[in-house]
Amino acid sequence: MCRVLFLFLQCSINFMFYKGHNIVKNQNTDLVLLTPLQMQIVDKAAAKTIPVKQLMENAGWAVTQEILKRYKPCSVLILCGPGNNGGDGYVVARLLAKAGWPVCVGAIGKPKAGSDAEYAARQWCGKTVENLEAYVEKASLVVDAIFGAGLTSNLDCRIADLLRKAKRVIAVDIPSGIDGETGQIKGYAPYAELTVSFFRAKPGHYLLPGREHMGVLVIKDISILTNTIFTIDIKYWLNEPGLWEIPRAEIEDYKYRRGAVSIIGGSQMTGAARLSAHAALNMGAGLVHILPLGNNEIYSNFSACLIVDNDPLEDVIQDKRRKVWVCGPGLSIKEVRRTLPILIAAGKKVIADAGVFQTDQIDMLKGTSIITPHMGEFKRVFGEIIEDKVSAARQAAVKTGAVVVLKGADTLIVAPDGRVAINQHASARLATAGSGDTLTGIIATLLASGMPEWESACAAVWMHGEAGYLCDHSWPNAEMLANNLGKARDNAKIIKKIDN
Ligand SMILES: NC(=O)C1=CN([C@@H]2O[C@H](COP(=O)(O)OP(=O)(O)OC[C@H]3O[C@@H](n4cnc5c(N)ncnc54)[C@H](O)[C@@H]3O)[C@@H](O)[C@H]2O)[C@@H](O)CC1
Ligand SMILES: [K+]
Repeated sequence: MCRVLFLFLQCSINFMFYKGHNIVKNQNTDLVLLTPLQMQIVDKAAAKTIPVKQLMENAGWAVTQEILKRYKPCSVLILCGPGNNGGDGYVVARLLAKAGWPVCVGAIGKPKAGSDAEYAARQWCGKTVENLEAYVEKASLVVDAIFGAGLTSNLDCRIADLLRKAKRVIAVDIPSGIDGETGQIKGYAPYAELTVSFFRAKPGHYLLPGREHMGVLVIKDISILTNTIFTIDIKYWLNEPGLWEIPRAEIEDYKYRRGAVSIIGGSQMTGAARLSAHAALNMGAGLVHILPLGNNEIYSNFSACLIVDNDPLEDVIQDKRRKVWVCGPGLSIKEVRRTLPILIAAGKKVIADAGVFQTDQIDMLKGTSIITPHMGEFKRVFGEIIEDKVSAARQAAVKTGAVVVLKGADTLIVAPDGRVAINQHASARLATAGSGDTLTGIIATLLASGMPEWESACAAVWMHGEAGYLCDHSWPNAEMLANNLGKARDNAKIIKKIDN
């Protein structure tokens, strides 16, 4: 699924200047994700130049082409809802029947009189069936054109029961029952084999649990103009190269220009800081220091490339070239309390991880640049998720003033100004001890190279995933992940150097 969409995005890569509230230079608009509400605004704007009937025809045509490309003729039941999603379904029915496929329609609700969906329904001259339960079981393929991404309440039980009986489902826009903004399931949603959506994907296509229901996700152009996006305050992006730019090595580089990473090394759990350091070294940091809080010998024997500080933190922070610090991996809460306030007070850019999430003291995190909790750590600090995880991460970013990297299978990178990147470029290969410490080292390296906070975190999360994909077997440990980081960085499409 990931690769199909990624190829599509790569083919139509289109750099534009986005002039909305969140100005992102050279924003790749193909990576924009639209909320259902924003999609409605786009649809309305598009309707000023292209009649909705035509957009619906284009949408139905796009879905039909994807079906014809992937399946051999077979019996198809098209379930059509009352809105425009249903309208698309009627178009698919007509075009598939025209291609000679045995098609029948099951109408779930009636389109509003005079609506575009009603027009599409009237163009359907084939069989419309009543006994849907019987037909849904018999049909080789069921096209779910019941509801789109803007479902307002839970799916009706009868509709849910019907969809449960379908053997193979193709979803128009999104499987019915998935909230297009949050990816949450409203009552029930089928697992589609193929989902065809239009113009731009929605956050719910990539957020779990919704993502698991998409099957192969294809986003089709239906002739809506890209410039309709520029009037919208975009908040969501898919995390792929093009959303950020990675500095490349340049002739005038020297180690501090490339970026210095400093890591607080725990006195007891020494592995975590060493893994962060290993990642930073392999990621291309100009120099990497560990400041040990004890157990200096272990750190000194770790790598010839690593510099181990002998002076106390209070002295070391005076070095203005060492702007970026990692605090948390392998640290006890006592060690965090001893070091984090000093780093923040000195105005260092701090990436806070692991050990810093041992309490619910949000205030302790204020002044950090980036925090990287997994869901368990996030709940410990910020409490249970009340609405959805995006809203919760946004609130956490506002409260702390830090970029929040909420780690998981659909890692969110959330800026205090509300920008959200959703990462799908990762696999279960990353679920291994020390993988988080590796990520922290990658983020620190990019931040030290001069990238802004949110972009550093986005790029690091992508490269962490890429390092996992580059492993030649499915069970890498954190050191193996780090060994692939140089190649992962090359694969992230180097664009230009950002000056410190
Ligand atoms: N507007 C446009 O320009 C285009 C829209 N397209 C299609 O239009 C769809 C969006 O159309 P709509 O906005 O009409 O949305 P839907 O087709 O999802 O239909 C919404 C309708 O369902 C009702 N409804 C919502 N939740 C319900 C629930 N839980 N139980 C019962 N009824 C419920 C609403 O009251 C409304 O009548 C997209 O998914 C896409 O497939 C395409 O045709 C392309 C062009
Ligand atoms: K649908």
